[in-house]
Amino acid sequence: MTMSTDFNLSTLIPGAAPTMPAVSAPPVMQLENVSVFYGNYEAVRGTTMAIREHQITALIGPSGCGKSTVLRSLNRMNDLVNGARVAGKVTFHGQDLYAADVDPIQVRRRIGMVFQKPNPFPKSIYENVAYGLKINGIKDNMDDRVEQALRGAALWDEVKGKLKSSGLALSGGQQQRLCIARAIAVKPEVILMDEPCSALDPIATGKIEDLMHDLAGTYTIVIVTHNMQQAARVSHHTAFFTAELDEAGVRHGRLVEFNDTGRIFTNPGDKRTEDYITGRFG
Ligand SMILES: Nc1ncnc2c1ncn2[C@@H]1O[C@H](COP(=O)(O)OP(=O)(O)OP(=O)(O)O)[C@@H](O)[C@H]1O
Repeated sequence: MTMSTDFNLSTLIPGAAPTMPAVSAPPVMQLENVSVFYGNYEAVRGTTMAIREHQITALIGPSGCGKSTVLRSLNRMNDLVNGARVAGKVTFHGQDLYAADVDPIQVRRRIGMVFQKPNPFPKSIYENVAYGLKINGIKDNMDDRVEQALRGAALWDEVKGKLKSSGLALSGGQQQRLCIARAIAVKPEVILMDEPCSALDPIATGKIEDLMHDLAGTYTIVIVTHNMQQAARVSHHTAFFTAELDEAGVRHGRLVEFNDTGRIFTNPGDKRTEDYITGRFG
């Protein structure tokens, strides 16, 4: 697939000039006709898209369109939700993530997750990062690994003198960077972020966005965000979902458009995308 590197910055919404031109990169993950059910309810229908290596992909759309549901299907997090079922195919390096011989624990080590609300364990800063390593059987060079993860999450300088203090004593933004450090300590390939800034103030949000830019050199990132300016600022590719009623009046999430972020925010191919990002809908 060709990736555009040139787009018109007169965006459809103020403050949302895309800053991350998409470049050609191989897909790490593919969703092929993926539908997710909760019991009999089909929450998201027929999603087909690719997640490209070392790029940031944003999932946007109105509340309830299935962004978090799709995100959770990418590392089998939906397995932990009672009654949830994934149909279609999700592949990771071409391998079916839902094949019988695939260990979901290993999947979640290689495809990590950061949640909306920072959720450090009630343990020290050091232990928060070391914990994930230990449960993955890694015991050597612990100090070094913890330091590297905290540096990678742009938190080291702020916490290096108080590694034994509780992770819960940090500010919200620091807690979220601690959670990112915890995620990257086990060296995943992909990091899924479910509205990682929605509980943070603009300064803390800016730090996480800068960090995402830095991390994209090493990791593949998929982010769910309600904030369209944020999607435009941080992502290379954007998937716009919406929720539509079927003939029986049941609402299902659907992928409307998936493209380079520059294209989505300057020249979307579908009127529903344009209506959403210009605020006429949603
Ligand atoms: N655990 C669950 N059990 C049953 N239905 C669920 C569950 N989680 C989500 N749903 C339903 O699936 C649909 C999609 O929800 P999801 O949370 O993925 O949407 P979203 O786009 O991420 O929404 P928001 O932006 O409000 O977080 C909604 O109708 C929601 O009510």
